[in-house]
Amino acid sequence: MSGAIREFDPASGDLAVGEVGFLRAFNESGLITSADVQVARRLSKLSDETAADEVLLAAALAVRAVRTGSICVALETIADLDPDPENPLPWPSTDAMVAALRVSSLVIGGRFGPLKPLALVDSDDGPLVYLRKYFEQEQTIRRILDGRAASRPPVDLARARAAIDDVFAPAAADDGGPDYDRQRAAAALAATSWTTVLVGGPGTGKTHTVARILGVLERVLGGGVRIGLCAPTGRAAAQLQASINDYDGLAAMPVAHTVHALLGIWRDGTVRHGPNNRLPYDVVVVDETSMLSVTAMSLLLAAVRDDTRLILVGDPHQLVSVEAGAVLTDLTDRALRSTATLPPGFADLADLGDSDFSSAEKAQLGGSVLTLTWGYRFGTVIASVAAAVNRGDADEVLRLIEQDCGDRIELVEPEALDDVRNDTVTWLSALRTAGAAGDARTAVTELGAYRVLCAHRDGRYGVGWWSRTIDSWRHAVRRSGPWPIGEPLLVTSTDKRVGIYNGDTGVVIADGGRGVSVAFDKHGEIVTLHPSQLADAMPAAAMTIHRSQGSQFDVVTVVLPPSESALLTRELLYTATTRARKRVRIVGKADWLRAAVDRRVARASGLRGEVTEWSPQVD
Ligand SMILES: Nc1ncnc2c1ncn2[C@@H]1O[C@H](COP(=O)(O)OP(=O)(O)OP(=O)(O)O)[C@@H](O)[C@H]1O
Repeated sequence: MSGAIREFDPASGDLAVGEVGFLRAFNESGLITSADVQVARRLSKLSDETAADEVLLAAALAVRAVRTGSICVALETIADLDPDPENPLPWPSTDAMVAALRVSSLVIGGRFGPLKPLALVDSDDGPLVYLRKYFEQEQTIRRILDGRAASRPPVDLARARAAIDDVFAPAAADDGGPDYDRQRAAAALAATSWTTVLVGGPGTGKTHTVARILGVLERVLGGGVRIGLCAPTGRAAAQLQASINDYDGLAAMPVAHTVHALLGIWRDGTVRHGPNNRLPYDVVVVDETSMLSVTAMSLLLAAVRDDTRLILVGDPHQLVSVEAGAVLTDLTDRALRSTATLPPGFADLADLGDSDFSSAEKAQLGGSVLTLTWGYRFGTVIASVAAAVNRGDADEVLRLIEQDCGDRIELVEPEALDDVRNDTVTWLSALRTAGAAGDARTAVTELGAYRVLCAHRDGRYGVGWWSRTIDSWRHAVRRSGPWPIGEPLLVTSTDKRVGIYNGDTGVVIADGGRGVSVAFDKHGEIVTLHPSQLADAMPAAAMTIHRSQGSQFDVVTVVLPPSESALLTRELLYTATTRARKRVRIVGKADWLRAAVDRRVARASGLRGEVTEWSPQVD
């Protein structure tokens, strides 16, 4: 099976010892691992039940679900998981699984009391099975957001209008901006709602808008407003902080933290802020919400006071959390079904006309979700391709690429690497020249000029292969010593003492007569450190698409893996393409591109619709 990339290799010996029955076939196929099987058996033992095969399979699949990023298993579509549909596994029917689960002590509790590690739930997508912990987290999110949506904050509308007019100057007739100002509408929504979900692609002005929303809320809520800013990673928090610092319309400058730091989550898992010790803020902003797991989101919501304005910001089309859940995507999908009316006063404050939002967007607005659509940063062809990727329109993606003739975007065969080589070597030469001259400013500017992005870490289409290939290309650029001058570096662990975060990139430069240092651009300020001050760093000429989230480069080479790769998804292609400010080259075949556009990250969850937990009849 050349070139095929599997999630699990059945030949790897990862088979549960002594498993002879029904689960063995699923384990052998690679769909579930021995660990999944063992957790299922353990749950069965703890529940004092010799569980039916259907129950064990459901439990193992629920464990697998969380391991692969889902919150639950949708029983009606489990056969879609079959790694080899030509030779299908012995799947039990949905009815048989539901019937077995309904009488299982894993679902309804046994004689040892209330331990019920699985939840069986009815939903619009049919029956779902959860590990109970994740069902409870999902229910926490649902309950709190529904509770917050059930009322609207009292607002002095005259004061809110004055604040919005003050912060959002009316657009000049010829400023080249959008016809209708959605950023202003976002401020109107935040002024009139307890929760605002502000979404949009890269460069649509999400953080620019958040700073101004805070300016409006300061004016509406009066002096001494306490603002909590947070993001899932230290690097994203630092970027949020820098954007807020750029805005001079705030009376007090709030400090951005990681979500973990804001909540006071300790290494041992204890959490300082929760339902019994809420966060002390009047406004809480969460940036890069797409990276938040269901666990982190439930902890955060439980810690936010009911009378706190909550603003969730992010891009729901980007790659999702590495842990379980795709909460932001679920919330934006869920809002599409909203029948709630718009907050009183919103239409007036937002100067809303009939055609400013589509009917789907109006439903989302009722559900407190507003999408920014005007791109302030990059070329229209890249934005159009990204939009077609999101719509799942592969024909249009290929048509746009062909029409553009390589001006802004092109697709090149995996073997046709001459141009990639030229671009990469030219970029590394420029880095080396700036680095050798000790010119930190030019070197860090060059760092943002180009990048090779891969889906995989390993294998022919991964960062490892590409890093080695790039090394072989640049003998002309002369690479020497452990810290070659001009080497772009990716930091892989955070060190707050020196202000460097996991995911930051720097470049090695000559440091007078003293050897070398690594230069970083910290929001316009140059910071240089000796390489020994970096706990962990790796070459960054090629990096994973996951790692590139939150960064943009002028020119990007995106290396697609073949269609068989489980990582090849619409979200991956969207995230990679939108890293480019000016030009993007996709290395791969048209079929691979189509496969990416056609495949969405499949993360089962019940959050998109309504759910009811199945409860046993009491006679
Ligand atoms: N209304 C506006 N008028 C002028 N410039 C704007 C406006 N909105 C955003 N910008 C500019 O556009 C650029 C992108 O904005 P911003 O960083 O807020 O976007 P974003 O959606 O947060 O992007 P990303 O998701 O990539 O962080 C910034 O330079 C910002 O100053």
